[in-house]
Amino acid sequence: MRSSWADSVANAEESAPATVTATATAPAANHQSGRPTLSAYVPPHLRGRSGGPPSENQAVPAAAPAPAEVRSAAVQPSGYAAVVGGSSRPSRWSGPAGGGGSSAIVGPRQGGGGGDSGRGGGAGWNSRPGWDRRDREPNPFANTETADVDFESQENAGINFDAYEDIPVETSGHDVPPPVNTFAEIDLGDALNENIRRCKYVKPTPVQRHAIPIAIAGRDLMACAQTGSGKTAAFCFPIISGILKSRPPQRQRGSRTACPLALILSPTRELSMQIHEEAKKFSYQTGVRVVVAYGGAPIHQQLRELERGVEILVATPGRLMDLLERARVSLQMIKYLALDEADRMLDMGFEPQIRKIVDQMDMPPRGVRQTMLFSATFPKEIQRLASDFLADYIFLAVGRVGSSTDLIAQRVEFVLEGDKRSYLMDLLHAQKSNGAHGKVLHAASFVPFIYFLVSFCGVSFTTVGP
Ligand SMILES: Nc1ncnc2c1ncn2[C@@H]1O[C@H](COP(=O)(O)OP(=O)(O)OP(=O)(O)O)[C@@H](O)[C@H]1O
Repeated sequence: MRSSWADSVANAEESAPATVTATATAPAANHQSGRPTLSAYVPPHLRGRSGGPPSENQAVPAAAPAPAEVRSAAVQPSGYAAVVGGSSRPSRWSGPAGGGGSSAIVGPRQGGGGGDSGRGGGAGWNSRPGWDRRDREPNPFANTETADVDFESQENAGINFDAYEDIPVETSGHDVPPPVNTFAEIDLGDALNENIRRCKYVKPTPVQRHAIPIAIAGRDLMACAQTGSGKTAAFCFPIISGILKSRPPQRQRGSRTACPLALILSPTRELSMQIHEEAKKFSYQTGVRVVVAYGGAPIHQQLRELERGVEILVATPGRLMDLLERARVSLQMIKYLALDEADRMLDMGFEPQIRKIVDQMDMPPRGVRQTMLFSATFPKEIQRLASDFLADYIFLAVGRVGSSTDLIAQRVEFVLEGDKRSYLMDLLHAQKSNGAHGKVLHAASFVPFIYFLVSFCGVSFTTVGP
């Protein structure tokens, strides 16, 4: 399970250590290349078990600017601020996702998990004529779902909603659809509602409360929200629901050119795999097939997956360009385009590919397709992208500039000079035994000293601020 933004607040409050200004943050920034490393081979009998892709440390993006600041055209740096978090759960950037990453490369058939759970499928395409039942879908909830589970009494612990109380949300644009307080208020369809229940999402996060009604209304969206705020569901739910509500297209099995209805672009292999894992849960037993394609993995397996049909394609820009140039993917049927972590994609130098994919291939133009752009920050380049890719869009900002500092719990404790070393050693060992690997301690006055200590303890460490 990934740690989330609000989760970090709660955990920080509970577990901020004493003596130093201590912050357990996401791991240090890792500037990934667009060509991640090859995934480890997983023998067939182990596929589908939990243990996702190899982790790569990654810092958490900074908070988004408020619209007012955006309008003043202030260029926000797209650096990644540290966010405190005492949780031992790995973040999207720091550890494996549930559900087995390597199966993401080869798709559902290898996902394991025991196939159909036997639970209802709602009104998905599974129940419609034309859905090929040979295409049996592994149960993405297999690791969490048991026959005896009382879903109603369970809640996804991924997000602590109490921490959301004071988070400012701003929208701008005309005719902004009102936010919702529950998923039930939105007409997402039975099949998707069933999967939301299986995910144990009891209520929407702030970005979901606002973004889902906007997207369901068919509006383009520019959303600034922090990592871990529930963005994946915010763009996946409207896409899946929209696909289900429209007439099911004739899926051409075995066609050399795949024609997805939705494209989700993300900067890295890890993010793509995690979106894929989440999207498979949301679309389980709906007949909506999600395929992922990213660089650094054999293209042939991905081609085979595409040939089996795809409604939602999750892809990194480089691999997608490759597939487009080989004419193995066509974007002519795209109705939904979502760009996740757009600022990271630009930081990683993907702007030319993104512009080519969106503007120079066969994708329907803005206004015809529906476009959702998600970014943690809103610098000039993102503003330009938004004005080029979006039509009559609504701007949504969840959180505000500098809000990441609100997530850092600070506690000062006076310790005798002679006790500092042992106190810090205790602190570091406590963190390590709690499984808080990859977390960061900050203590301006102790930095060189901590450096020395962590080299003993093997706890990863970075400094925050000057
Ligand atoms: N409404 C919800 N209720 C409970 N948990 C949720 C809800 N929405 C999302 N989550 C959980 O919160 C965690 C973070 O969500 P998600 O990964 O979608 O955030 P994100 O903003 O996309 O993060 P990132 O920036 O890393 O892409 C996940 O474990 C997810 O399952």
